[in-house]
Amino acid sequence: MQAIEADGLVVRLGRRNAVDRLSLRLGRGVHGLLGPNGAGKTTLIRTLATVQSPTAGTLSLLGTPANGKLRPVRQKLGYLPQHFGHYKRFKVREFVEYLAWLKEMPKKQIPGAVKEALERVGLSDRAEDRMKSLSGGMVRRAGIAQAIVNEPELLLLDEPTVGLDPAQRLRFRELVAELGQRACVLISTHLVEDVAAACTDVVLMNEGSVVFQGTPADLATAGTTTHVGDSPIERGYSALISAKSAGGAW
Ligand SMILES: Nc1ncnc2c1ncn2[C@@H]1O[C@H](COP(=O)(O)OP(=O)(O)OP(=O)(O)O)[C@@H](O)[C@H]1O
Repeated sequence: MQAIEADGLVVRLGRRNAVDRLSLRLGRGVHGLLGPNGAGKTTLIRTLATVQSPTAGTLSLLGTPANGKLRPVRQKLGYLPQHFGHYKRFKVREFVEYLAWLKEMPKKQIPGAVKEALERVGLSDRAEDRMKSLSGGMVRRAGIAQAIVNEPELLLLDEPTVGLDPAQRLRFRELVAELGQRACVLISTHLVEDVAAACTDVVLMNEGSVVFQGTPADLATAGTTTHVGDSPIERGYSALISAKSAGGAW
């Protein structure tokens, strides 16, 4: 059993299939999700986070069908949305505690788990500060803390490194490498360097489906010097997306 098993998955939003007959299998490890604007990355992650229902196809998460009983799956999930709301008056500790409670963690485990999650994202010294007093990068780190507080088996991170400074991005890469040893971690990003440095595997999406899955090194070999990009992996990305987006137009 893989953590994520999708076959012919369709997610319709309005008049579009944001996810369009997508098939994907992912197990333990750190997987990077790349693709141009509008490729369907956020919609896929929302669907895997059980926030959005599939329209057609089959999806199984941690061995449970996505149209089955989701409560046990949600307890083992960690999800950092691209934009996440929080009560600004919550202290950082309270924010992470609240999410741990929503995930139905045993009450006794919550204080220790919150302390550890805040340590892992380097926010222990801000635990008693209010969310509204944090910088943008710190809010994102608090978001990562709530995503990992329950030691998830499936961790979904939508653009987690936006707003992180270079030192924090390095720390983030170490953290996901640790987490990927026992969990399936899927990270959506536009930062190709993050994928090259942090991910064991790359999934490239375009127009709602997977156009490539392989190692960062495999992706790099898909490009040539004629393709757009500052690094081999960026040129590989451009080569695979090229027909639609490498024409130079927006
Ligand atoms: N609520 C919605 N209603 C209708 N269409 C939507 C909705 N949300 C997204 N879409 C459409 O679904 C497609 C996929 O969008 P999605 O946000 O999943 O892409 P993305 O790969 O995450 O893009 P980005 O890199 O810009 O964040 C786009 O065509 C988008 O316009």
